[in-house]
Amino acid sequence: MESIRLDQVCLWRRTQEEFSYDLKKTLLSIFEGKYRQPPKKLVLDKIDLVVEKGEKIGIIGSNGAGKSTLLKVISGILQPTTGNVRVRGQIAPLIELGAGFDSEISVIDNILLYGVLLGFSRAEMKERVGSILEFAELEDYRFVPVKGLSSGMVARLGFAIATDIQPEILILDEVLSVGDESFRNKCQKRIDKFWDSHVTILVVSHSMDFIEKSCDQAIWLSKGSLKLAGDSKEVVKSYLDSVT
Ligand SMILES: Nc1ncnc2c1ncn2[C@@H]1O[C@H](COP(=O)(O)OP(=O)(O)OP(=O)(O)O)[C@@H](O)[C@H]1O
Repeated sequence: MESIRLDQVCLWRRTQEEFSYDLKKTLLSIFEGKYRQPPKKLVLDKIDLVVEKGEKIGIIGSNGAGKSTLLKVISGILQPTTGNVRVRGQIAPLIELGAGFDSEISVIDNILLYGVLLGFSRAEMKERVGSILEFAELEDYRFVPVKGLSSGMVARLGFAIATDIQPEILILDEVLSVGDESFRNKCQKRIDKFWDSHVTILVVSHSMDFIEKSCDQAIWLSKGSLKLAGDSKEVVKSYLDSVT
């Protein structure tokens, strides 16, 4: 059964998007008739991809190739400019952990809010608050606003919420670097359990060793295009041949 399908997905991004936007300067330049549209870059170029349920897919490619962007499009964090993305099943995007939190409100309220963002009902989330706090080791912080947590604690909370129920699709960006050593081991164990099950997994990594060992299939992205897809060992070999 199909888990993820991308048809001709393209994404253009403004190259200045990551820099702070200066409203005053922009308005002034419009007023003076000097305004120019910021340049845009094609970050994903006509991506076709079908992932079957339970497949473990590694995504490889050089810096800036579009790997993280592809994961964000599949997770619904970014909308493609053109093309279609279809995802079937509960998805746990373990990327930008905690990016959806409201720092002014309490840990408990954020658990409810974030869970709803991930597609769970409020009632369902209320039942899960206890196990999430326990896994994140944040029981003593339940009424503290998220701005009072350390960045590691925020990531722990994001991970605990996204993985509290076994997802059907797991999206991982690079080897997980959540929290301290002992928490990382705990996360790794939870992920290993998903790996042995029927969960569909998409993982970005620069470790070819890991991709070969852990993924059945791999896709190689190059400058936003899908260069090669297939058996992970073969894709890794072609990629390594091209860079050495
Ligand atoms: N917020 C953003 N706004 C505009 N362009 C962006 C933004 N984030 C990334 N890009 C651009 O999108 C392209 C793809 O970036 P992406 O982060 O997906 O690459 P990557 O393959 O994951 O790279 P890496 O291996 O370095 O993590 C790059 O050219 C990058 O400059």
